[in-house]
Amino acid sequence: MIEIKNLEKKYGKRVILENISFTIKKNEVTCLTGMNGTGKTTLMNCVMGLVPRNNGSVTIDGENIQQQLYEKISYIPDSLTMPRGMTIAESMQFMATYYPNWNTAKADELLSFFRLEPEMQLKNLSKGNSAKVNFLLGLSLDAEYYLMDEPFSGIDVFAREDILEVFTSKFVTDKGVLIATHHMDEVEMLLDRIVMLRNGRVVKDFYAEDVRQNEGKAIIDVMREVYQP
Ligand SMILES: Nc1ncnc2c1ncn2[C@@H]1O[C@H](COP(=O)(O)OP(=O)(O)OP(=O)(O)O)[C@@H](O)[C@H]1O
Repeated sequence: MIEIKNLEKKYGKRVILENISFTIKKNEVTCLTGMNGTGKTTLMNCVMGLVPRNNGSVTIDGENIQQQLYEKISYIPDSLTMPRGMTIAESMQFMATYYPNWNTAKADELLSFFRLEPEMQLKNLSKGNSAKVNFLLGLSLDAEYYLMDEPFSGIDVFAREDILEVFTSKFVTDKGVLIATHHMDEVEMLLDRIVMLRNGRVVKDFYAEDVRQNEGKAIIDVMREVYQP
């Protein structure tokens, strides 16, 4: 379990995240949601150590997160970060060279799962295929947790369907998944748990099934209550 406790992040004097606490558990898909600019990406970057936090702790299975433990997490950013002159095969080779936990067999399986050709050049990919390659590169790292930033932004419905299939496949079995998005409609059916951010704070943290069963509400209804009171 990844545990985030009392995390605080400021840019200059501006407080972006305040007293953030929640957990990311194995075998669960958790959604971190909130309107644009509420701090979702900043929070993921703080968890990954890509930007320093001002306060609070991040632990994995009780241990403070540090260099080696980062191997347990794969961060899938909102777009491909590989040089555009590469082919898909070269980007995979790059990852294999750079990351000891790269899983070649899994990468090859994902390549055919997404019906991608290894010789395709990244600069010529459609947005949907680019998102699939981004997914392929992140998911092919053998990790215990996958953190994904806006995995479906700007892609068409068919590419989205292909990527959604990953979430019900063996590729994420037993893993802890965190999806940051403000497009709740695109991921609602996948989610076990929802953490809602507003003005840099966690305002709700609940299981989807609980609100459906106990309150007879859809997640979008809860979002309306929180974000359009
Ligand atoms: N490097 C930075 N320096 C100063 N302010 C920043 C920096 N990065 C982000 N911010 C500010 O922090 C706030 C949170 O940004 P962040 O990108 O984390 O939000 P988000 O919830 O991911 O937004 P979106 O849904 O639009 O991607 C914004 O007001 C943004 O302007």
